[in-house]
Amino acid sequence: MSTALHIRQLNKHFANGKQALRDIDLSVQHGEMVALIGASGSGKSTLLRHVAGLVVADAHSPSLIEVDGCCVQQGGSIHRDIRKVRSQVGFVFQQFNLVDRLPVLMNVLVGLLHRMPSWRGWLRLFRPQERALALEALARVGIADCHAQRASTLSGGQQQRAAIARTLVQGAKVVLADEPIASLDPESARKVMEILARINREDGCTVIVSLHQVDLAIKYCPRVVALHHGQVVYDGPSAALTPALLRSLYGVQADEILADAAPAAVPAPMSPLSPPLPPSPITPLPQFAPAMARAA
Ligand SMILES: Nc1ncnc2c1ncn2[C@@H]1O[C@H](COP(=O)(O)OP(=O)(O)OP(=O)(O)O)[C@@H](O)[C@H]1O
Repeated sequence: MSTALHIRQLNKHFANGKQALRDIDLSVQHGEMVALIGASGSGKSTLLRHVAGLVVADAHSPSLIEVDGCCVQQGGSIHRDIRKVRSQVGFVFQQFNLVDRLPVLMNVLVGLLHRMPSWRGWLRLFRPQERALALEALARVGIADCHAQRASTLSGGQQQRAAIARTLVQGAKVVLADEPIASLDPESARKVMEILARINREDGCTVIVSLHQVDLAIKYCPRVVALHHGQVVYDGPSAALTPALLRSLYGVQADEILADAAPAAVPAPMSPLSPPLPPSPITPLPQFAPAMARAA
């Protein structure tokens, strides 16, 4: 396996002084499906947005983010060839990011804009084979029959599936999904997670998905990275997550999360494309040390 994502010494302070990310070191190999978990405000979205080059790290820092060996940002500056890297990275947002008034097919075709002359994009002059590609992507996510509808007329789950079809058409090697199921009902959430797992399995896409639902993280993602106050406090097999670690991560919410993630309710993790990586040699914060020791 080769490295899909490499993050070194990532720190982020926002203008208000809030430190959202602390000394993040992380590597993800091609073909992995990784869940990013942690309480609200732990830094999951901020981390994913840095990887997509939507947010810059602290200026003049030794930080580095590379996707597939290409620099996204270094030392707090976006790399000048970021367009090339962005075409490799699909971003699935919690709120879908579709253009409501445009037909679903057109929203999916947006995934092709990066590799066609801008005048064709402006005029929405897509070739028959490009439309066929978008229709095929919609068929793969199970909503080909909705292709002519305005995006605003789809359910939340269907909109999210259209957003995933857009990343398929884009040809993204790495898919970053930021709480893609947060606003969906359980059945729609399950379908979206199944689709993410399928593009990971069948297309070899590397998927990094932030989730509040620990049970789904365990079910679909062989590897989990847990954040706490902007720091990586666990990086290892999802099967080795412990109640103690979840209690440390989620505090009073932990009991609810543990009920959802109770072993009896959680099917065995899907077999990964490749075996999960051994836990990274990170130093746990003192309060996480017992849980980390058990996971190792
Ligand atoms: N633009 C910003 N300016 C100032 N602080 C910010 C900004 N964006 C995020 N933060 C802060 O950074 C921290 C991490 O936020 P982030 O959205 O990454 O967390 P999260 O784990 O994704 O949370 P959630 O699960 O609720 O989406 C939070 O304390 C948040 O308030």
